[in-house]
Amino acid sequence: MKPLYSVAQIRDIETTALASLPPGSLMQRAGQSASELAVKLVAHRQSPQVLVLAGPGNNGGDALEVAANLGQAGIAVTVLRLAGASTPPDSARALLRARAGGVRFADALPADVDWALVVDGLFGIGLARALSGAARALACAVNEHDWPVLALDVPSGLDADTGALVGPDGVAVRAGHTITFIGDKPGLHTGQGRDYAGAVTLAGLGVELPAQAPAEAQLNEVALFARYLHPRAQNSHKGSFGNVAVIGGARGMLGAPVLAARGALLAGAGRVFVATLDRNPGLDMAQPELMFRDAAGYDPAGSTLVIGPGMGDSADALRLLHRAQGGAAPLVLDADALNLIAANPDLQLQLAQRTGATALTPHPLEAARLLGVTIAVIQGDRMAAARELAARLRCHVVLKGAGSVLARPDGMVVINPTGNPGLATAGTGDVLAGICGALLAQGWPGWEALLGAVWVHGAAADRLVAQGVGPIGLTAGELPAAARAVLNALVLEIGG
Ligand SMILES: NC(=O)C1=CN([C@@H]2O[C@H](COP(=O)(O)OP(=O)(O)OC[C@H]3O[C@@H](n4cnc5c(N)ncnc54)[C@H](OP(=O)(O)O)[C@@H]3O)[C@@H](O)[C@H]2O)[C@@H](O)CC1
Ligand SMILES: Nc1ncnc2c1ncn2[C@@H]1O[C@H](COP(=O)(O)OP(=O)(O)O)[C@@H](O)[C@H]1O
Ligand SMILES: [K+]
Repeated sequence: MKPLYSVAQIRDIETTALASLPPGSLMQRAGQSASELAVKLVAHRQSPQVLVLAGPGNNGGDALEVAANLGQAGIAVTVLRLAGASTPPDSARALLRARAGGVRFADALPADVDWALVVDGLFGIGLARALSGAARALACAVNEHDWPVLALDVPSGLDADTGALVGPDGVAVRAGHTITFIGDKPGLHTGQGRDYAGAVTLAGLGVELPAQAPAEAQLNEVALFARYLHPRAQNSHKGSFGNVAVIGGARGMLGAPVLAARGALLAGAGRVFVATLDRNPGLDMAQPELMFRDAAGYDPAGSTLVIGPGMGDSADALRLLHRAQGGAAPLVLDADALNLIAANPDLQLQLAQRTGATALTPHPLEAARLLGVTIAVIQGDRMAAARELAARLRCHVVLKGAGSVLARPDGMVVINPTGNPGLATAGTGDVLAGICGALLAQGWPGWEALLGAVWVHGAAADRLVAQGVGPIGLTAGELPAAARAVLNALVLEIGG
């Protein structure tokens, strides 16, 4: 398990740990781990010069420990310190250490130095308000250059709980690496956190994490759905892997259900149907395995349903959605289905009373409509939004976008680490809905199907980027084959 802890939880854990340790020892361990990483990050440079930004609190103390260690190692270190009204005791000790050896202190950002590394120790989990004044100016100055940045605990200015920048018009230090202490934090993995934290390293500092208290959330990983990655029995047939029916495709929007259907087919569904609201095209020449039907008279009995891609908001769409929600078949609700649900309290009620597996796959705008708030509110706390939707509608939810957030009605939250901005192009969400439908059709339970689909979909995009297909110009149509490769590799690795 890769747990993610809220700031409040980290504070509790820290308090317990500090009580049984000599003063300053956690800060020294933080400084030790961070300086080891810093040394690695500058190892390729000759005579590297390192700038250490030290804030007024204990995050600044960590930074001063790093400065002292690097100075001792013979690396040229300059500290720029933003002192507060008072200095906490551990940080005061670290300041004495840094002053005692080999570290230069500057009053302002030295001009014309090409820093091999900037260590950001302005603010960590104690950030209380938006960066302003000197801290804001420093963050902006660092972000304007392409110096490598190592953030201590949390990039300064980022909310470790939510992954949003703190304050209206907020600014944060943009780091390539973040070394985070004691426990990993959700804000480093979703929303703006992914861009600002960069690669995250966890330094536990030898602190025991509470086995009994559940973490706020966890990162998605293969272990969470591995038990459903079976090798196929020799004696299987197409009926063994379920049917998926994709319902959607109003006028001009036929591509959306076709992309979902291709996603479902290549993620292993035995048979895939596309029931269209607009004229039935009869055939997808590029994927002739798909079977087309008219949505109006179509009976999807026996199929897992993916409903919504390109469906529009017509009376027919509403009727089809109502019928789908009324049945017991596993259901993936995407795109226009979500907009119809947002606009119809009856559908919300019906949804909350369903017993079959139900996955909701909103992007932030769809989530905003469903909750009756703005996108800014959703993105301001993505975990809270996903949790609220799952609880209200009693469904499994994935709030999509960088660091997709999955939530269950019981409050469990998982953040997905796979995927990249190559996915920020039309139709990739349709493919995700199709993959999810395929896993459900193959008998995966609702929650694991959503975890698996989101992980595989992101990993497919990562695989394409590694092959040079994207992020620029990656297309949704390329994802199904890549998802197929990822799934088969996983089955070989785990199930085989
Ligand atoms: N305790 C330990 O042993 C360990 C702690 N650890 C480390 O400590 C970090 C937490 O330390 P922390 O609690 O001191 O908070 P920190 O992030 O330094 O910020 C608070 C200071 O900033 C100030 N301030 C806040 N916002 C501001 C703003 N916008 N603009 C200006 N000022 C602002 C605030 O002042 P005030 O709000 O009172 O004005 C206060 O002075 C944690 O992330 C980890 O790195 C690790 O070493 C493990 C061991
Ligand atoms: N920057 C990003 N990083 C990672 N994943 C992303 C990013 N942007 C979009 N995605 C993913 O791409 C998909 C887009 O879905 P959606 O917005 O519904 O698109 P569409 O409706 O065009 O199919 C989602 O799975 C989302 O999580
Ligand atoms: K920091």
